[in-house]
Order: sequence, then C-alpha cells, then structure tokens
Amino acid sequence: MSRPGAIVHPDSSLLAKATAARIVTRLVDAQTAQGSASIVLTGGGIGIAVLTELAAAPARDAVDWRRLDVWWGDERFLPTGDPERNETQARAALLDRVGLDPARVHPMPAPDGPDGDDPERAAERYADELARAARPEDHSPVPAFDVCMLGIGPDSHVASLFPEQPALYEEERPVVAVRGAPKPPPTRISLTFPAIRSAREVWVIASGEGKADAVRLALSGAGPTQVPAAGVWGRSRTLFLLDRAAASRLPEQFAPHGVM
Ligand SMILES: O=C1O[C@H](COP(=O)(O)O)[C@@H](O)[C@H](O)[C@H]1O
Repeated sequence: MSRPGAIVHPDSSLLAKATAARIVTRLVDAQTAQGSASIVLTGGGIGIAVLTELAAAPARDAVDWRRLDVWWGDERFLPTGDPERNETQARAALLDRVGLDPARVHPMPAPDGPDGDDPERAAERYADELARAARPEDHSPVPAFDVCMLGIGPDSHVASLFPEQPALYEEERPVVAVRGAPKPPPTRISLTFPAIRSAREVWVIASGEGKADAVRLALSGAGPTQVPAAGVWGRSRTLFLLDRAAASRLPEQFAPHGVM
C-alpha cells in the first residue's frame, strides 16, 4: 500500500497532456526494466482525453507498442463497437493509431461475445485471462500492472465500483459483474479493489469542479464503501492527477505548492 499524493495542473487540457507524457515515461521505464509493460485503461471524459493526447504526443513512439499489454479497469456491458463502450472509445482515441500487438490488447467481453448476455460469465472469463497473464512473482491472480488509470465520478466511483454496491465487498474475485449501476448503462464489468491494488502504480485522474468533493473525500480518509475512490492504491505509488478545478477542495495536507 502506498499513501496517495496529489499533483495539480492548471486546466484539463494540460492535465491530459501531462498525464500522456507521464504514461510515456512510465511505460518506457517499465519496458527498460522488464522487457515489456502493462497498462489498465479507464473510460470517461478525461480518461479518453489522455489517450487522445498520447496519440498526438511527439514522444509517443518512445514506447515500444508491441511490447505493451492493454487491459481495462471497467467496461460498459454493451455490444462490440457500441460507441459507449470504453473499448470503442479507447480504440478510436489511441489504440487504432499505434502499432500494438492485437494479442496483447485485452478488452472486457461484450454481450455478443462467447458468453452471450451473461455478465457474470463474462467477468469470470476476464478473470481467467488475467490469471493466465499473471506471473509467480506478481503474487496475485492478476498481473502487477505497471500503471492502472482510473477516472472518478462525482459520486466518487472508480472503475465501475459505485458507492454502497456489493462489488465493493469483493475480496477474492478480481473481476465482477455489476448490475443496477446508478450511471448508465446499468450492467457493467469491473475490476475489484484487490485487482486494482495489484498495480504497481494507481493514478486517479480528475478534471472539473464537479469532481472536487469526490476528490476531497477520497483524500480525507473516508470509508471505501461510501467513497470507493478512497479504497484504491498502488503497491508502490498512488497519485491523484488533477486539474485546478478538481483540486479546489483538497484537504490541507495535500494543498499543492506553486500551481494554485
Ligand atoms: O462510466 C464511467 O465513468 C467513469 C468516470 O467518467 P467521467 O466521464 O465522469 O470522467 C469512468 O472512470 C469509468 O471508466 C466509466 O466506465
């Protein structure tokens, strides 16, 4: 477990650009040290904006894209190609523009996949895929992701872990089906807290004043059942990457120097 830190950028555009640059550095470092790297993507407005900036970044090809595994933190359980799927948006923003190995891109299953309209079976299938990629040294049924990116909702949800929902109590399974999500669509698939905490680095990315209360609560020692974003951390590093508006109600101990 690592204690969270907060980094504040002047606006959402610079937050997206700076996070894209941070991804390049993180993945290059991991590939240099280990030979390959892994990343968990998030959906949502700022999550996709980061991928768009990464696609446009002059340094993007410092990453060896063929030696990268791409996973998702959550997915809206909608048919393949649906514009609301996090996968569809990530492919359009970045994945279709770089030279990834298709075998190393791991979208969460869709209802037109092998398990049909059964999100519980789809979640099990994704857990199996993660287990096959985990190595003994990961000490976990999922890989020790080099970076896990997470958006955060105004209600403080991360991935598709919403306040007061059963998925928050999951201690064994790395992936669960979520039914009755308060944000559409109601049926989703999500990594659980244990899977997210297997990541070496967890980055919670937030833009806009509408996220300021959720960010404040997440960094104030709130309980993860009420404030899911308070329950995520990385093995070596936990970062809240914020724009000034999302950081406008930070607890005092996180008040940044210089940027505000
Ligand atoms: O539905 C989702 O929402 C969250 C946050 O999205 P945002 O647009 O409010 O930033 C996202 O993190 C999650 O991946 C996605 O499925």
